[in-house]
Amino acid sequence: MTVIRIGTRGSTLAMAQTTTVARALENKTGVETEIIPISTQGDRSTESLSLIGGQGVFANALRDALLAGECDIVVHSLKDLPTAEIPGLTIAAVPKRADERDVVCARDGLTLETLPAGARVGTGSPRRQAQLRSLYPELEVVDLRGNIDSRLDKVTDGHLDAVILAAAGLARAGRSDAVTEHLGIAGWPTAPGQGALAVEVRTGEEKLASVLDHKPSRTKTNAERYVLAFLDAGCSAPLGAHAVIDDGLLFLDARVYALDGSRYLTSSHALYVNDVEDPAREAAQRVADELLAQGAGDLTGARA
Ligand SMILES: NCc1[nH]cc(CCC(=O)O)c1CC(=O)O
Repeated sequence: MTVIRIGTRGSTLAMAQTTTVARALENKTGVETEIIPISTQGDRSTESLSLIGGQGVFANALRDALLAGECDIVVHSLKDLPTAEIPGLTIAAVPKRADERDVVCARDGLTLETLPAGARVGTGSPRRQAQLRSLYPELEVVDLRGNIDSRLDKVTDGHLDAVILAAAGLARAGRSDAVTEHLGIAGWPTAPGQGALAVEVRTGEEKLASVLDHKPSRTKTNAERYVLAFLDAGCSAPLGAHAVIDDGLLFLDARVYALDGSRYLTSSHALYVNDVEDPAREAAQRVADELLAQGAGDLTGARA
């Protein structure tokens, strides 16, 4: 029997999420899988993400390997995947999404509210930096890169008072014990697709991996990612987006922040998933149009 080769980044987090997908695929289909680590520019560089080209640095090497036939499936964190479609590749599955919230890992069990003024909070994400500046202007934002363990070490060794990370990443890395606060999604919307994985294959070869698809997770993350896609031309500011499906109603909320946290724009829309052909796209179009009408396109002008 042929072995399905699954490509992944080599980081602990990526290996953990790929192993989960490999197990699920084996259990559901009876195939045998092999995991192939692929090195990406995002893993090799310690430069700030914005310097090495931001979007796509993690995904591109995996996609090249898939297109070159070096593997049959690749697993991405959906939030690291650029929204543009790649000719020849298809997302065969978005498995059931994990916790989409951000969390705080602070010293002494503290929270963003209880940290003292001037406390140093590390994050490399422009969205998280803008949210911190907007909601907790008395805290000091410290730019930060590196894997989960090295970020947590910065708190343990006293270089930082806290770091902000994705709940899902910490859970997959087995480090949820470090969490001191879960940031409520309504006040702190997270990156489009956060907490979800994307299982990508060559177009025409979707069948096997499609057993892992979880439709509500796909619809919700599609809605969030469409907002990002629709704003792209008009907005390079940090974006938080969150979708919920409840009783057939898709509710989408998005927030665009000035990088310096001085202001933000917000929009939300709801529609019944059965009322339109592509509810995710439709909801996102309304939200994006409204954000652009409010001036999302020039929000980055507020940069300090
Ligand atoms: N940008 C890096 C990245 N990509 C995906 C996750 C976490 C897992 C996820 O959101 O699915 C992380 C780490 C983080 O943001 O803390």
